[in-house]
Amino acid sequence: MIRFENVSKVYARGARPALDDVSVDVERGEFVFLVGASGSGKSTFLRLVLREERPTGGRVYVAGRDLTRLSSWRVPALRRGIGMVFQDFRLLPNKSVYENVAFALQVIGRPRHVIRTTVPEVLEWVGLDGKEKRRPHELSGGEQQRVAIARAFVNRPQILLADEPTGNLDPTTSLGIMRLLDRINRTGTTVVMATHDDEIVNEMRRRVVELSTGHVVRDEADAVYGRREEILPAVGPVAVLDAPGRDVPVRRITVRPEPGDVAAERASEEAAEHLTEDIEREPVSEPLEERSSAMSGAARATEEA
Ligand SMILES: Nc1ncnc2c1ncn2[C@@H]1O[C@H](COP(=O)(O)OP(=O)(O)OP(=O)(O)O)[C@@H](O)[C@H]1O
Repeated sequence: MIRFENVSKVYARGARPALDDVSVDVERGEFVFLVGASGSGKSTFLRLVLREERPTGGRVYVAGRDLTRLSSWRVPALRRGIGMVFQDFRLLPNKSVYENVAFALQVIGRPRHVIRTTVPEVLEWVGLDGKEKRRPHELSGGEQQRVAIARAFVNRPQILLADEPTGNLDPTTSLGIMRLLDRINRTGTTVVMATHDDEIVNEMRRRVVELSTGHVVRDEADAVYGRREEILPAVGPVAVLDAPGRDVPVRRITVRPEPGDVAAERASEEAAEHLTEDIEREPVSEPLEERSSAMSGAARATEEA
């Protein structure tokens, strides 16, 4: 769905590249977190997918189209297939919730009867039914982000790009937003989300592409926010190893044992085999339990469903 082939982006002559020889493939239907320090190139990556910027070197393909060769008049059609969500919501302040979402369909020429049926559907889907007439300032931050997501998704794009969508939200509200993005992903939409939110990344356990000064320094499936060797096994499914009968359903919990605690690491791996499929398919079904204190060994790294 998205392919970067040796992509570089230099904004100003002589400046350090914002992206430097980046090659990444995102498959249709994937959910990918883009992580990295401020200035590492995450937003540049997203802007290249939208053809808001052009690469200085290499090629960017979206849905099989080479964006470096795409004529300008085809760019609006490209963007119609991509929804975008931002940290600061970017809603139209003088329009109602309904009008904000309807506007996205009006500008691409959807007929009025389609708008009348589609907008209430999507607003209900994101949990905003009953709030259609409110203006953005009459909503909480989480609700405003739901409007922005409804607006980005109402046209059923193939790709949803999100730049720090939980950056202005508290942890509980962020989790609700992530559930929504997860549902959108389950409809088949490819999701790429730039974030600094380590809790969210650790809970979702999806692919993580880490950028550092414009380079991809990590590309890992089912990953956590930080590098594994630094926090191993910071997040993982953990079973009661000395319980009678190991095949109890186990929930995924967060553990932070001592660095290099090999026993806990082994416990985590072993427990993964006992996880029920349902639980594995439901990565954000409920807030995870934090166990930051004194988790030093396999025997104590326990949680039963
Ligand atoms: N329009 C621009 N003109 C010149 N330089 C830019 C421009 N946009 C970004 N840069 C530079 O490119 C580099 C990467 O910036 P980018 O915004 O992609 O990083 P980021 O990882 O998204 O950062 P943040 O997490 O702070 O949003 C930075 O050094 C930044 O200063």
